[in-house]
Amino acid sequence: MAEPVAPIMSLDRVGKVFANGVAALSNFTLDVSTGELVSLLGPSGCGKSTVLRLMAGLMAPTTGRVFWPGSRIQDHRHEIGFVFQEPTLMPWADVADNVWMPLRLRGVSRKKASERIEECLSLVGLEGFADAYPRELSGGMKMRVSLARALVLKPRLLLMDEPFGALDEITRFRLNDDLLRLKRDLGATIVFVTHSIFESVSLSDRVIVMSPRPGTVAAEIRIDATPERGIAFRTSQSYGDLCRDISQVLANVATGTET
Ligand SMILES: Nc1ncnc2c1ncn2[C@@H]1O[C@H](COP(=O)(O)OP(=O)(O)OP(=O)(O)O)[C@@H](O)[C@H]1O
Repeated sequence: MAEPVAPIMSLDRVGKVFANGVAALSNFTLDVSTGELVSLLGPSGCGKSTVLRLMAGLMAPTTGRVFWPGSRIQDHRHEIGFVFQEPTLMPWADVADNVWMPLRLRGVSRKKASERIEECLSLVGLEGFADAYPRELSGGMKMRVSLARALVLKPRLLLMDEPFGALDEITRFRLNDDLLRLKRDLGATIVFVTHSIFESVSLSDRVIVMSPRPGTVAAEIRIDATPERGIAFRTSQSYGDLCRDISQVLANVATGTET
């Protein structure tokens, strides 16, 4: 039997009520293990982004605890990379300077950072684009720059909030495959928000289906597939079955049926 992997981060019975009275999350419990990709799937407004922002330490829970088991330090923000739906690049800076930004904020000179910048651009398949400006890049390439920027500090945890939602299907599949390769090569731990059942099954070790707001964990589906995934997995019977099952779970969650 496989050894159980220690969680890198835990949310224990987390509730979040915003100042305006909106209850976004209730009793949300989740452990994220080192090296796994967990995706959050659920109806619009169920609190998926709120979970990521709590994990990133960008805000505090109203009730419950967000913590890194086995770690004594309180502030883990420097160990987290965040990728948003919008690439949020600085339009006046070239690709290399955009990727440099998190290192620059930590006082690392451009010269010292150059090797790491090159490394990250190569990880995301953008060798040779260091001098390009965001306006010269396609949507998929901009997202690759955003991913390189999130990787530049070697984060222990990568949080991705619907990063490929605005891209066309072909680009999206390509980026899905590249993300799987990065996960394998770097052993990255990733929490991924998506609206796409297909994408969640393609990428995840576990899919967490959330209930409507206030969001909680309504169901957890383990995706057992070889690490390579790719087209062979996406055209397999088991892939189709998993997508159908998760669709059903989502439909049940939306209507309040027990799953
Ligand atoms: N800062 C805030 N102040 C008040 N309400 C907020 C705030 N941020 C989010 N909300 C509300 O909390 C709920 C959960 O929002 P959140 O963005 O986490 O959901 P989501 O599942 O990511 O949504 P979507 O799928 O539409 O992106 C929503 O009703 C949202 O309007």
